[in-house]
Amino acid sequence: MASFTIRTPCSSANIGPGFDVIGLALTLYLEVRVTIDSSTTSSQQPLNCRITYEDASGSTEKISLDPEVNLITRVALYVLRCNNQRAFPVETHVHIRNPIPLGRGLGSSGTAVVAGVTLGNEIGKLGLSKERLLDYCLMIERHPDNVAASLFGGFVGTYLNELKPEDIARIEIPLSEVLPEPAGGIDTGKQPPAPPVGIGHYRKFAWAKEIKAIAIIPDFVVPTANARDVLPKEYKRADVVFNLQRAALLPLALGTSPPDPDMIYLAMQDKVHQPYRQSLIPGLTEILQSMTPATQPGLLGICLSGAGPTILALATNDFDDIASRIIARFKSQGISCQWKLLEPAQEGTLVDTN
Ligand SMILES: Nc1ncnc2c1ncn2[C@@H]1O[C@H](COP(=O)(O)OP(=O)(O)OP(=O)(O)O)[C@@H](O)[C@H]1O
Ligand SMILES: N[C@@H](CCO)C(=O)O
Repeated sequence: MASFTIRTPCSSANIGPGFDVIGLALTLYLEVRVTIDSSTTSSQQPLNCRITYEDASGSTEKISLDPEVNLITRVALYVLRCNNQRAFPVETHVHIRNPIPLGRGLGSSGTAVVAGVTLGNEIGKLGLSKERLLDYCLMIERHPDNVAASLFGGFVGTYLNELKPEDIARIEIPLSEVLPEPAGGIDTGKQPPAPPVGIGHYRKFAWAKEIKAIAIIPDFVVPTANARDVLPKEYKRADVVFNLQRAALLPLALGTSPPDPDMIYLAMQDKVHQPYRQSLIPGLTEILQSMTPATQPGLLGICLSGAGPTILALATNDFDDIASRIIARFKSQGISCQWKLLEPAQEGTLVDTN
């Protein structure tokens, strides 16, 4: 019997001005425990895969246990089929333990995609490098900030290469062809398009050891697709320059020890996504403006985590106080929250052979 566990950290994207560019892996881990027991007689599971799911996040959304529908196994199948393998090995059991709240801005989908490509790589014994796995992730989640952080760990800046014309044609293939909708469990035998090589890249930035991340997680979902739909197609030059100035400062500000609260607070301001997302998150602007390092001891900076609704506050101390003040603001809007004190997850996705 073979078994292994994939451990993938969640992530917070953007960190203020770095929309679709900057990501931070955090110490809340999706675990995928896999056992393959080919010695038992086949129980004829669809695609040889039995899924069990353990929610440790408090989310109420039902996660599919069908291997062609569940995001993690569907992504693994995509990787396997690109590499001429049609199904999981006989008698594969995939147990998913998920403490990451779904649709809250902590990169649950990016984490699931990273775990899925890693699952495909392990189960198919493909030996693909993490850099190549990033290409696969980017065929599914088109912005690199969450997936690069969850795959490689730490505080990262990401970028996409300009593709050659033939590769643009390949990457613009509709998502439905990359992850074909299950057709009544019938495997058509069609090979999905493999990703072009070297789509996305990342660099790790330093992180000052004093800085911790407080995630205040409201009790409602904002699907990322909706939070992207409210963004404008075009921006004012002044707003773009505002963000570029701050994004250029942010890695230095968060990598300098001891941290300079005023520099960090300034470097976390944004005019590209947060102002537009307030229509989906009651009280967002007031919450982001409700405290500064001058008015709140321990606070360094505050932003929307990913597409929201989670608020990320970076701080060195007084974590309870900071969380309580933000939770009180949400409460005045009739919204309850949980909160977690997290740190950067420096190692990224790991596979342990049990
Ligand atoms: N562990 C998982 N197993 C299966 N599906 C998952 C898992 N985690 C997330 N998903 C899918 O991803 C969806 C959430 O994705 P969405 O992009 O809307 O939010 P998010 O990734 O949590 O937030 P953000 O991208 O802003 O950080 C869920 O509704 C679910 O369908
Ligand atoms: N950069 C993406 C992250 C989504 O998790 C966004 O803000 O839409």
